[in-house]
Amino acid sequence: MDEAAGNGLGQQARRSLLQLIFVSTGALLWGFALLQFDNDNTLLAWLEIAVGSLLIWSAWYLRRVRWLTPWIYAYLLPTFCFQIYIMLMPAASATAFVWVYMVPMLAYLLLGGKAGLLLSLPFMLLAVVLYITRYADLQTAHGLIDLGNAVICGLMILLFVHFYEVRRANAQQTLERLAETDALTGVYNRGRFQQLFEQCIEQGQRSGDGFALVLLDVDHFKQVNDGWGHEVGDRALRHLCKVLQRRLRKTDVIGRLGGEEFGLLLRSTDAQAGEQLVQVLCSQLQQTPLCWGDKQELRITATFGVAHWPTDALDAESLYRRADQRLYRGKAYGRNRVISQGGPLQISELG
Ligand SMILES: Nc1nc2c(ncn2[C@@H]2O[C@H](COP(=O)(O)OP(=O)(O)OP(=O)(O)O)[C@@H](O)[C@H]2O)c(=O)[nH]1
Repeated sequence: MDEAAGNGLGQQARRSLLQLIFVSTGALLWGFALLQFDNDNTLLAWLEIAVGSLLIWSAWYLRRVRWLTPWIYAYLLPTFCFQIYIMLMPAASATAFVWVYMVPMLAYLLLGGKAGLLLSLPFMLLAVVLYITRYADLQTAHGLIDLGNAVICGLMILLFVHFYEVRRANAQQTLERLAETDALTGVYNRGRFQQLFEQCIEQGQRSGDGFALVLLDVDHFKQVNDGWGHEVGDRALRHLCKVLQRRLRKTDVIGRLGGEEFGLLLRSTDAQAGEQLVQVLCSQLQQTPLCWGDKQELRITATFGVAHWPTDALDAESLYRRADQRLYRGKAYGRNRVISQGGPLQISELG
């Protein structure tokens, strides 16, 4: 699973950004270390060199890190605390406050909307309190304007970054959904189905959990289109998906493989239970007509080929071929039926 789902940028973009941030912070600390040597702050200078070097080494190491979130927090929390500490230092300049504007930007970019907001808010509020207690002159108009500039600018940055991130995350989710679903029926498209099929095999290899691959094809669909028109044909395909989805579990998968052909992945199922479920699907489809308009009614049926992992085949290609053979044998036997492991076609398949 992608760790970055809903967490700001995608995983690869977050990795590159984090590397860039580590390198630039490391270089900045080296630069400050030189100034500290110049100021005879030798201890602080060596500390900055050590932290800077650690950050640059971490940027290189991040290439192979799988879970970025702990690294992000390990960077953001000390950095934000350090920014607050700088503001507290007696000799600090009032301009040290501007570093607080980096807080929402870094937090939202690296953590996404919700976590970004939760992390930014306390640091920004603390910075405002510190600014008021240390620098603000609430007695004069000039002081109030300074305070207004500092606070309003921070609030606007937080608002814009939040608004942008929420819109960006929604747009990304929509794009991801469009990229993996079939526009007509709303079920997974062929590419996504294939990925999920391969994942089922990988999971099965790890856990030993069996699953059924089902290929189904609507019977005489050309006649539906020719007799009722393509619009009704399209409705019939959507109707078929609804009927199947009504009976399937949340963990099962349905995908449109093309035209009037669909695939199902029935997870955590043995061969017998898989076949029984598909028998139920087949008869429910037959018994549930598509109804529309003024008592218009259309019954469709489909032929199902079922192959079970691991009993029928171990690799994706052979399992798919086995289900496909069964589907087309079902068509040859007269359609509207389920052909599986124990079915009448076993002898011819083996032969
Ligand atoms: N309405 C509609 N029709 C489609 C769509 N995709 C494919 N078709 C039609 O599905 C029909 C498939 O016809 P065939 O491959 O001959 O199969 P069939 O008539 O279902 O016959 P059997 O599969 O042998 O039972 C063709 O008429 C295609 O135009 C679609 O998205 N919408």
